[in-house]
Amino acid sequence: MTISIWRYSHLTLAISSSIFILLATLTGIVLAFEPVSNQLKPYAVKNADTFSLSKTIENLKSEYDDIISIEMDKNDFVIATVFTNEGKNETFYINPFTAKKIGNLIEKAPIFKFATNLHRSLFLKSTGRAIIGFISFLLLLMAITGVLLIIKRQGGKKHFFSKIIKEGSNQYYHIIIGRYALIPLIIITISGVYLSLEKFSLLPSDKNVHISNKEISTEASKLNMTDFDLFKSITLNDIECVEFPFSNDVEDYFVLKLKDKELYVNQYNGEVISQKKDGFVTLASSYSMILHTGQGTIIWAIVLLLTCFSILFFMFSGFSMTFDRRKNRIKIKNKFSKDAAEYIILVGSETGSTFGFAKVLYNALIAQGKSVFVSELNTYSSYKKAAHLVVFTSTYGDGEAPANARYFEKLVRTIPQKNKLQYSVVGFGSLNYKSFCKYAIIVDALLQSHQKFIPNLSLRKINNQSFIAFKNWVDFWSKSKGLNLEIEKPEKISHSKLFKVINKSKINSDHSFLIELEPTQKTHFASGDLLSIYPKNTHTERLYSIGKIGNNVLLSIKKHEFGICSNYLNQLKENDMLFADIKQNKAFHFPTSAKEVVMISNGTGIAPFLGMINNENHNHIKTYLFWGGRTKESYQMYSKHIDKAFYNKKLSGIYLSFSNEENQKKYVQNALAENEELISRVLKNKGVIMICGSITMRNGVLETLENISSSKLNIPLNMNQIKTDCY
Ligand SMILES: Cc1cc2nc3c(=O)[nH]c(=O)nc-3n(C[C@H](O)[C@H](O)[C@H](O)COP(=O)(O)O)c2cc1C
Repeated sequence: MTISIWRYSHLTLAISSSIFILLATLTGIVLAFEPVSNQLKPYAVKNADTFSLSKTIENLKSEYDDIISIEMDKNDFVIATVFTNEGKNETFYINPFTAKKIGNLIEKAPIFKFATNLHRSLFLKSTGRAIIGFISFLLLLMAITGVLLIIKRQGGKKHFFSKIIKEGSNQYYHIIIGRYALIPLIIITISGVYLSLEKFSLLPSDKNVHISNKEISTEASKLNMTDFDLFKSITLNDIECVEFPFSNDVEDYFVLKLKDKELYVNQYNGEVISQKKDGFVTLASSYSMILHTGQGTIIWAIVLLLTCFSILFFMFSGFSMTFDRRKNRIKIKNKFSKDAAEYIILVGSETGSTFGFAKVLYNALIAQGKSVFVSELNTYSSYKKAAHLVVFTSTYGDGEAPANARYFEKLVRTIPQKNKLQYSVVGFGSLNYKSFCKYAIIVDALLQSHQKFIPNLSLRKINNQSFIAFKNWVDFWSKSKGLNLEIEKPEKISHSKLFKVINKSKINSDHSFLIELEPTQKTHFASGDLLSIYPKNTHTERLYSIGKIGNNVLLSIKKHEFGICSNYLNQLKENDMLFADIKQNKAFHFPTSAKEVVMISNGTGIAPFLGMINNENHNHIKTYLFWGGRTKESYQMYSKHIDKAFYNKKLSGIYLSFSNEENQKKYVQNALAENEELISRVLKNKGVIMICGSITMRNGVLETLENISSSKLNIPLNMNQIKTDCY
């Protein structure tokens, strides 16, 4: 069963019951304070629970005219109902050691009365009780589907408690809190359902009956009740209630309600006349009440209170996630039918974002007058005129197919294809998962083994929906098809912000330059975010990794001979203005809690790190920078920022590698291998390694890190410690 089935069940249950759950939870929060406030009242007497019943009776007898009942309530307060010496019938809390009254019975506060009525029956009597019972059941089902959802997304039962990969705060805390709140939530819902069934007499009745021990002795000799062995041996902790006989008639007896049974006791000699053990149904009712209300235990009442708060958070975060998912869903209206199109784009997506990339390619092809058809992998079919197939697919669970691609493999094997199609597969995944883009790998292998599909470009894996990496692939792909595709600006980007050029360096021997831009309005961003630029008169977006210097944006740009954007930026002068937009890239922000950080980059990939070491390393986390360039001269441009960080003790080491210096040719990978002690220590101490620059460099670096981890630490590289932003 796939993740989406559980998600839909979970969501449907949530939507269908949300209003009632909200009411029950809010009133539950109020009611959780009742046992807490009761327990805080000063009627508990130290060690009263170990005091014998016999002594309690003796004390009461000396203080009052007659005793009607003694009760130990859920808060462990002792309640006595007596006739006072003035002949009044009164009920109050007593101190059993002195039998003195210590307070009047607590009256339920109006707020608790109101909340109880709303919580139990919505002020709708039996109908309301039935609704609430049913909602409790739905909440139980939600907890169960939630567990199944976590198991699925974590890739199996044994990973239930493994580290959760943070895709967003709502999703992350929904799962983290869900794991903590699970047990209390199940207890609350089961006990709630049980109490409702009890109210509607839908539970089997207790079969246990009173079993009489002996005939009632009518012998005249009468013992004093305080001398009864039974009363001497029973403590207040054992009893729930003792009812005294109404008359002196020997047939009238004491009724002792204990924790697990009821006894009738002869009022003349203290013998047990008959007893009834509580059956399962009675015990379960009593425990359900305690567990559902938290009566008598502050700690459990607080657990219930926190669980209610977590339900509120589940509602908020759950609906926010659904809302975001829907927002991401992109509809593509096909201009051509599947049999009329030359280009087929098939998409595998769980939460919709991959469709955004498909739409960008679709629009670019349509703009060039091509016939294109886009659909989901699950709708794979035969295509009469198609010559090119592009598959964009994400990966879910533990390397599984996304929801709309489940049947693709089967369809490819069963549906005959008339034409031969050139195909390319692009995987959208995340390096945080150990099966990076695994489903794309499966699809690529499947198509490779199929006679009707001819490979065009090799599989491309894209991490974290990197638009730069995607753009890069589109350039390759369009060249391979003899096209010159212009990727149109994605719909969601608005180019509303104006930036002023503050500084621009000269071009260095690597054909790179630094440019510093000042936002003209208040703008929130961090190093590692991306600046999206559309050069004048083009629809082509360029994304650059930002280094934040003060409140300014620092970019490191490589000027390409025919690069539209790099040439556009290069011709800008101080005080020139340009429109651009900031795209958050939280996955590549400087870690705030790591012990040590290693930054690895080549070429212009250094830009975000220049910002991080100066602007974001507030806690002086030990940070080491590895950088690879062509020559020593290429480094000069960055040295000012590096020196400043060293001076402020925000950088602990720099390791430079030059690929074009005579006699000392070196790449960043070599520098990493030379410093394997440092790297293995950082990996071992749960440090973070950040990589920014070219994909070729990233691949080489990951291979070196993998080698260091397995040779020095005897464990595979933990991808959760790696953050990348490569293109
Ligand atoms: C629960 C979950 C499991 C994931 N599992 C993997 C995985 O095993 N391998 C991978 O490369 N990416 C994995 N990802 C990342 C997604 O594939 C990636 O974010 C993708 O861009 C989402 O595209 P979509 O919104 O079109 O589904 C997972 C994401 C989530 C939320």
